[in-house]
Amino acid sequence: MESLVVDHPLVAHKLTTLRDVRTDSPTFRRLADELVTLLAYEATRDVRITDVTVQTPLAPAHGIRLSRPAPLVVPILRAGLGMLDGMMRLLPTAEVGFLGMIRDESTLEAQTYATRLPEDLSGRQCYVLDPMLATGGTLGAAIQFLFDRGAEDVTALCLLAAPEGVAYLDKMFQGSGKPIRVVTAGMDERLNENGYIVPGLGDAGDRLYGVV
Ligand SMILES: O=P(O)(O)OC[C@H]1O[C@H](OP(=O)(O)OP(=O)(O)O)[C@H](O)[C@@H]1O
Ligand SMILES: O=c1cc[nH]c(=O)[nH]1
Ligand SMILES: [Mg+2]
Repeated sequence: MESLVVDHPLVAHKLTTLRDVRTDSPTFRRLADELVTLLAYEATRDVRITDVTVQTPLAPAHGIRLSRPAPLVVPILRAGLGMLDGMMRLLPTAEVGFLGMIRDESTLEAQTYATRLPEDLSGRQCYVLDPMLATGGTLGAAIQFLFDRGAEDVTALCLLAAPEGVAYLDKMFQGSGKPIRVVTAGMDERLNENGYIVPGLGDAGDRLYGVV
């Protein structure tokens, strides 16, 4: 598995404000949206392309177009929804599938409560959106779900990741033979005893949409 921390002053600047406990929900939503667009620029570096020739007003020009079938973008509800618009801004022709998952805060086990995705993902490139890669249980289950439906490769976009989560995914998909990438704005120090990323930004879903 490949993991990439996007190293750019604009990313670091926005992430710092996102972490700040004084940042309110409207600002948090706007920053998450802007950040994912910056991450998407890196995360789509390997998007599949096809050579084409177009006619300019002067002459033929060689170029590329995104290949078909279109990539599938999969936000993990609830917090991943806060990343969808920012991703679709760069990949407007992508299709969108949904996975609803929640982590049981006492066992830290991920449970899936909703799925709305094509049955057959054979040959599809998938981009999973989830702001927090903590223990890795949620993202691991999501990636496995996509592979079970035939997905070819998976790139996950996360606002923050913990080393424990990256190690978990590494081990889980070792020898799977399928390409997996994690692209994140920051790799934090560790998880605390409650499975929260430290220093992190708190509960991403609550900060986006309110405490439930
Ligand atoms: O790596 P893990 O240890 O599995 O934790 C990360 C998951 O926890 C959060 O979701 P949460 O369960 O809070 O659901 P929500 O998005 O509805 O708030 C977060 O958005 C990730 O999906
Ligand atoms: O730090 C964390 C860990 C899991 N889920 C979150 O929203 N934040
Ligand atoms: Mg949450």
